[in-house]
Amino acid sequence: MESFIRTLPKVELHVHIEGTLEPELMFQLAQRNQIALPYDSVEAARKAYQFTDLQSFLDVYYLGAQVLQTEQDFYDLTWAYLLRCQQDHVMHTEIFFDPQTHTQRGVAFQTVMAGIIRALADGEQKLEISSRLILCFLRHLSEEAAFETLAQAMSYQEYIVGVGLDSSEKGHPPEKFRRVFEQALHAGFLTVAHAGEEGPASNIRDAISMLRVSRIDHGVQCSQDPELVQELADIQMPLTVCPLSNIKLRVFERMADHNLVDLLRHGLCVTINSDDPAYFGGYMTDNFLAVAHAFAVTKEEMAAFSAHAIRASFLPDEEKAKLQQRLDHYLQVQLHPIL
Ligand SMILES: Nc1ncnc2[nH]cnc12
Ligand SMILES: [Zn+2]
Repeated sequence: MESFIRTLPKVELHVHIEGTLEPELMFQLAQRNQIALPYDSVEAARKAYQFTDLQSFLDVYYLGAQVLQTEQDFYDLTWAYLLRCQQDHVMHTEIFFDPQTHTQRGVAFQTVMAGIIRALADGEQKLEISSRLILCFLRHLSEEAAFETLAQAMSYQEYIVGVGLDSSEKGHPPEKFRRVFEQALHAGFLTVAHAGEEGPASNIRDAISMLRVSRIDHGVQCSQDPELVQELADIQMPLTVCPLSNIKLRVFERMADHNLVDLLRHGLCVTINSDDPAYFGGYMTDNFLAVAHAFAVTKEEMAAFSAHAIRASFLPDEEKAKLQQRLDHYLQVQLHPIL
């Protein structure tokens, strides 16, 4: 099973590019930009990555992002993540970025975009990894601030396929951003939202009805509401689940308690993702392996996570078909080898 998972073609739909900032790179950029870090070593930084809940992580995550200043910094960050994708046999990735984290510090929106876009273009050309970019509004900030960020994104619609909603879910329900999501949809952006990570199942319902999302990010609290679970299966609403994240942030105590395999077997369109791999101890393959180690899953079930992600991606149908062909070919060879 392990070697099957390592070379299984994958698609990532839930990763925050600022969450891929490994401590080694954080120290390099701190040096490059003359920024003081609250850690004296890479090991000390890693040791600090012990979290009790989402907020305790976010405090560390925003601190780390401060080293990101120049176009080259955003390029290096994104390129390093794409190399990890290559190692993990990720064929396609849809990446979140949090512009307000940077524009609040005086880094121009254009600087953030230029570095990320240049790296994604290199990823396409040199690594044959396709990608899409999703701008996230920080939900602990006002809807007014989100409107300002949306205005900045308007001239980048060629590069930004959708908008999302991340940061502290508690106290900042989907309702708070209903109007800015309405405007984003009207402008032609797709929408997604973190919902039901730490917040209640009602946040999932509201993200669907009020924000008209195409996917739910996390969504694991849907199990609080069996009717909702059935509805999510009926409408095949994709859930971009992040197993290692949910353990590190104590959403579930142990991987064996996680509900993603149950949800898969209940017919939901569940996918596996890394969220903030530099902070949660694992990229895509690590997340797949953690699930396979905790559950008696079949190879077909593990492959289903990839097939769901292809279907739920924001690629055009002909591109999805190509990725599905690569997955089918892999399964043909792995599951039905010609003796
Ligand atoms: N898992 C997560 N939930 C909410 N906001 C985030 N920002 C980065 N990772 C996040
Ligand atoms: Zn996330």
